[in-house]
Amino acid sequence: MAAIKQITSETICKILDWKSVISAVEEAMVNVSEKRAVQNVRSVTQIPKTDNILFAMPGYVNTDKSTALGCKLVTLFPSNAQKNLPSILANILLFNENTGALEVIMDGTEITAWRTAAASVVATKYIRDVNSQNKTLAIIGAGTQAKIHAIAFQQQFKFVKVHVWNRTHEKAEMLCKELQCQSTLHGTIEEYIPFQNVEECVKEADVIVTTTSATTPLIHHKWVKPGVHINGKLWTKSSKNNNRTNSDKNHKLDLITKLGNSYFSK
Ligand SMILES: NC(=O)C1=CN([C@@H]2O[C@H](COP(=O)(O)OP(=O)(O)OC[C@H]3O[C@@H](n4cnc5c(N)ncnc54)[C@H](OP(=O)(O)O)[C@@H]3O)[C@@H](O)[C@H]2O)C=CC1
Ligand SMILES: O=C(O)C1=NCCCC1
Repeated sequence: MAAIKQITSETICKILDWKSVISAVEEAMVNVSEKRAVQNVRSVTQIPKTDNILFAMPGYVNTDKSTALGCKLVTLFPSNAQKNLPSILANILLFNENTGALEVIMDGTEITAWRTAAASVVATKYIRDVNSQNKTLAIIGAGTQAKIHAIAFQQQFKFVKVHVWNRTHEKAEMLCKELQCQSTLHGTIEEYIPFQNVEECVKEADVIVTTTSATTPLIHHKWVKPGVHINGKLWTKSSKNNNRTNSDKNHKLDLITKLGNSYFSK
């Protein structure tokens, strides 16, 4: 049996770039839609009496370009935040598709973070035209996903304003400062603005990304502009009901849940 190849997070971080990740995620969505990939519903193992979860996410793809059989194993340990560790940690296993032998184990934490933001970028690209001038992005949250969404969206769309609201306001301020510094270094002109109030944060937004672990709604549908596109990062224990917007059945919001296979068929 050949040795199992290990790919560390350092190597992964050197390889990842937004153009490749966004196009790989878009291609993966097309492959799933057009049945060149098998992606079953993930399994969820919750450790009793805790909020800690192990997810198993297997998949198989077979196209002219590549064949791969793999499984991502992800843990969600919310209390890691207090230990200065990411609450989500992941590893990706790749198997030989002829023998089933394990061939590669790679760190999947950074890939998971990038993949999640790239999926929002692809959804936004197809649902909402944000390439015209003067568009505003609102981000709810200031953790891992908030930061990576801001980076991914600016890479792809160039919003002129990015609004950030977070339960702990100081973290929204810190994130805005960091993103503003980076954009100034790159010579771009967008503005990053922390908000104390969620309604103020979202009311001018053309696109909203919710990136919190909140289990109750944070945004009321009456606060947002008609035609707004909302990308919801969805996982908590009560995930079925937590896209963190408060809506009613008569109000049309462009939620990511509207995505159907046809959006990604070429
Ligand atoms: N990281 C990843 O790769 C992925 C994450 N996700 C999902 O995205 C969401 C965010 O994950 P991530 O960014 O990694 O987590 P972080 O721990 O980095 O950030 C969590 C964010 O949620 C906020 N928050 C937590 N509880 C509440 C609450 N009750 N009300 C309001 N805000 C709250 C925190 O605010 P505060 O600063 O005040 O604590 C913080 O802004 C989670 O639902 C996660 O499952 C999904 C796919 C991948
Ligand atoms: O990889 C993903 O997708 C995840 N979704 C929910 C939380 C764990 C990671």
